[in-house]
Formats: sequence, C-alpha cells, structure tokens
Amino acid sequence: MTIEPVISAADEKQEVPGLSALTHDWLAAIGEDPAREGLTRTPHRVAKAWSFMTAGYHKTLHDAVGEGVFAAEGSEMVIVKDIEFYSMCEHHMLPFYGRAHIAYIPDGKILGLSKFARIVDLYSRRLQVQERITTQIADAVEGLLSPKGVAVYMEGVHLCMAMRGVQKQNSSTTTSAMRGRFRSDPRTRAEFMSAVQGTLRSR
Ligand SMILES: Nc1nc2c(ncn2[C@@H]2O[C@H](COP(=O)(O)OP(=O)(O)OP(=O)(O)O)[C@@H](O)[C@H]2O)c(=O)[nH]1
Ligand SMILES: [Zn+2]
Repeated sequence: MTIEPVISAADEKQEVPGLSALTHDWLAAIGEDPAREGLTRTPHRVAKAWSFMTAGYHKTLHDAVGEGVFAAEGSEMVIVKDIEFYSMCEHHMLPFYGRAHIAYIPDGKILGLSKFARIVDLYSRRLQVQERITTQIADAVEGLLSPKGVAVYMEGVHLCMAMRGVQKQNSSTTTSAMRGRFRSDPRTRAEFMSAVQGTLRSR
C-alpha cells in the first residue's frame, strides 16, 4: 500500500522566510566561514529543509483527512502499526524519530487507513515533545470518529539524549494515550499492547 504523505516534497520547494539569513549568521557564530565553497548554498538548503520539517504548522486536520471518514458497521479493533515519524524536539531543535501505533474500536465511523499516517505527519512535523504528539493523535482520532476507544503508542529515539547531554545511544522512549475501552478494559489494552509492543532497538 502506498501512503500519500500529507507533507510532501512540495513543502520543501519554498524557504522559511528569513531563515536563510539567520543560518548564514549561525554558521559564522559557530566559527565557520559561510563563504567557503561547501557552505555557500547551505543557508538556502536549511531554509528549505526547515520548511519541510515544520510544515505541520501550516496544515490542518482537515488537510490531512479530507473526506476520509466513512460510515461503517462493525466494532472490532482496528490497529495501524509501525507508522514512522520524524520530529524535532522543542528543547534542543534536534531530531527524534521512531514509530507510532494507533488503534481504535469503531462506533459507526471508520477512517481511511492512510489517514492515520497523515495525522502522524501533521503533528510530528513541528517542534514537539513526544508526549504531546501522542495526545494530539489520540485527540484527533477521538474527535473525528467518536469511537468506543482509541489507543496511541509511540516509540522514539531522541538525538538530544544520544549525541549530546547524557549521551545514551541505546535508550528509547515510549509514550501512550489510552481512551475509552482501552482505558477501562485491561484485556482490550493488553490485546493492543501485545500487537504493537517491542522496542525499536530490538527490531
Ligand atoms: N518529556 C520529554 N522530554 C524531552 C523530549 N525531548 C527532549 N526532552 C528532554 O527535555 C529536557 C530539557 O531539559 P533541560 O534541563 O531544560 O535542558 P538541558 O540542560 O539541555 O538538558 P540535558 O539534555 O539533560 O543536558 C531534557 O531532559 C531532554 O531529554 C520529549 O519529547 N519529551
Ligand atoms: Zn531535546
């Protein structure tokens, strides 16, 4: 299945206004020569890359989901797992990345499967903390579908913990949001967790 991203190459066609000049100054501040050959186009590349990496600020849930909500019978658990995400931490503006797993129990409405990946991108492509992305995804699914339950579980590796700071290269962080049936019924939660759990590092 090809999943069409809500944030695509088109989001890198434009530069974040003003970011190129700031990047030029940033290069000078770290002791680089912004005029040396390898760096002359870097400020423009950075301004375009950040346009992509923060495109989530300029998209809405409606952009991500479109007409993807459908009426449907059935109330069995739906799990979409191993959705990659890439985000930037709001504390250090360094990447964190990993996988998101989303489940819900429908109550008359279902969502097109690709839309879960687009919702993950919508909230990841901003300055974030992993906990907030997790909650925002759960809120979005809950608001769109009013399901009997929704669960979001995210596993992330934070470069600000690996390449600086405490320098722990092997740690990963898991966050979860459990709503409705996933909160009230331990067996439902356990079914979800057994389907998705497993550290990123062991895959
Ligand atoms: N809860 C949470 N913390 C995060 C996330 N990403 C990064 N952090 C943490 O944010 C914290 C910021 O802590 P500060 O003490 O203000 O900053 P710092 O001195 O650079 O911290 P160190 O990383 O410990 O050197 C650090 O503990 C980071 O590990 C995230 O997604 N969620
Ligand atoms: Zn950080």
